This record gives sequence, structure tokens and C-alpha cells, in this order.
Amino acid sequence: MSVTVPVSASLLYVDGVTVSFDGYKALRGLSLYLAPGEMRAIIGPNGAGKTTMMDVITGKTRPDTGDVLFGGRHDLTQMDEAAIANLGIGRKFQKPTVFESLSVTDNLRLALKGARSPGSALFGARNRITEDDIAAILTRIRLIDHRHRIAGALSHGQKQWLEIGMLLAQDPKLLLVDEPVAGMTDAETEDTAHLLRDISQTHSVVVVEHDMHFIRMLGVTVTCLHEGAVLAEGTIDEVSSNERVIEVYLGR
Ligand SMILES: Nc1ncnc2c1ncn2[C@@H]1O[C@H](COP(=O)(O)OP(=O)(O)OP(=O)(O)O)[C@@H](O)[C@H]1O
Repeated sequence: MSVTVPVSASLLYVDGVTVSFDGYKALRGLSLYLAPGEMRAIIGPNGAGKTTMMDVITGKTRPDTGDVLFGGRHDLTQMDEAAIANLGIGRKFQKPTVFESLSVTDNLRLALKGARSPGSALFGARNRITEDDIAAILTRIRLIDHRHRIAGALSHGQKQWLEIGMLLAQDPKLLLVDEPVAGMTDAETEDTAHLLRDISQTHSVVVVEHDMHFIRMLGVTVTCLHEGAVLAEGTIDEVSSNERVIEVYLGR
């Protein structure tokens, strides 16, 4: 289980969060503390509350009780989705939603539009998107050789990377990534683990996934949710050998 961590030491501080839908408690005192620069993997059975947790962080769902703070001072429970996105919390949903009829590069260009803010960590104070900015992201997401292709012609895995690139183009401080490797080939899954590890050098990341092989490749702290709260937290070896985790999740 988590130990209480001071707000000031957390980029994301989720403490004692409860969410009810028509009397059903989807989250029951969920606490999760993400350090600045950390990548965290979230696992857990269907209905454990993973999506609801992401919805609370992004302002889509308001908790009944509990604290959700970003950067030690922004109270996310009092902000709407747009304001939270503006703070630098970006979310990627499970299904890719790229613009299929546009080229890979034009998809990135669209995402970059309006993403420039003075003092942006990714681009400095420059306010013009350069070809170098786009090339750097294309290289990072492994699509530099596919930049002229129509996005609709990419493989499922490549579309997921493009969408991660579109998120990166907005230069969020924290990326929330929901089941990125669902439906990917083994090779794509491995590349995605490398990609997220690379991204975690410069951004904080929360990734929800069921694929334990992928989680192992990430090599980060794993939090297992169950019935709306943290069941176990630790290294992949600690969590996957936890008897309760085996009982409710891995052993099914
Ligand atoms: N809008 C809603 N109205 C009613 N019940 C909901 C709502 N959203 C989620 N729930 C319920 O809350 C519980 C937690 O759901 P949640 O989607 O957060 O779980 P999850 O861990 O993301 O599961 P999965 O792995 O299947 O995506 C489930 O029992 C779900 O049916």
C-alpha cells in the first residue's frame, strides 16, 4: 500500500478519492502519489476504477471526497477539463483518433497549432513551429520515414505512436496513456515500451495497461487497483508475486 507523501513532493497528489455513480462506489479512498519526472504503470481487473481515476485527474468526473492536486498547488477538483488540459495534463485514449485523411506530418502540425506557449520546455520561447521541431517528434515516435504517408494507411501501432506524438506536440507536463499496446503486434509493443521510456526522460507519465510483458519492459513502479483503491504497489516482481494481486487479477 502507498504511504502518505507530502503534497509538495508530488507532481500529482491523489488522496482519499471517492467517486459514486448512483450509489455504486467506483473509487473508494484511492490514493496515488506521482513524483515529478516519474512514470507509473497502473494495472487491475475490469471495473477496478482505472478509467474513473483518469477521469478524475482530467476533470471529466468530480470526486465526492478526497484531494487531487497538481504541481503541489493546483486543486484539480475545482477546475474544468479545459483548464486542466491547459495546466499541462494530456490524455491519450485507448483508440487512436488521428485524422485519417491527412499526412502524418500534417497531423502533427495540427496538434502543434495553438500548442505554443511562451517558455514552453520543448520549444523554448520561440513561437514558430520549425521543420526541426516536427522532425524531432517524428524521429522520437519512429515515423520519420513515414512522414508523407496518409495517416489512415498506417498500421494500428503506428497510429498509436502518431497520437502519442500529437500529445507530445502539445508539450504536456504529465501524459496519461490508456492501454497503448492493446491490439499491437509483439514488435510494436516492444517499440512502444522503448518509446514511453524515452518520453519519461522528459515528461511524467501514467500508463494504464493489462499487458504484463509490456509493463515489465517499462521497468517502473506498478500500482494495482482493485475495487476502487490501491491493492498493491511496488516493483513488477513485488506486485506480480503479491497473493491478493494473483487472486483478483493475474490468476484469472
Ligand atoms: N458513468 C458511470 N456510471 C455508472 N457506473 C460507472 C460509470 N463509470 C464507471 N462506472 C462503474 O465504475 C466501476 C469502475 O469502472 P472503471 O471503468 O473505472 O474501471 P476500469 O478499471 O477502468 O475497468 P476496465 O479495465 O474494464 O476499463 C465499474 O463497475 C463501472 O461499471
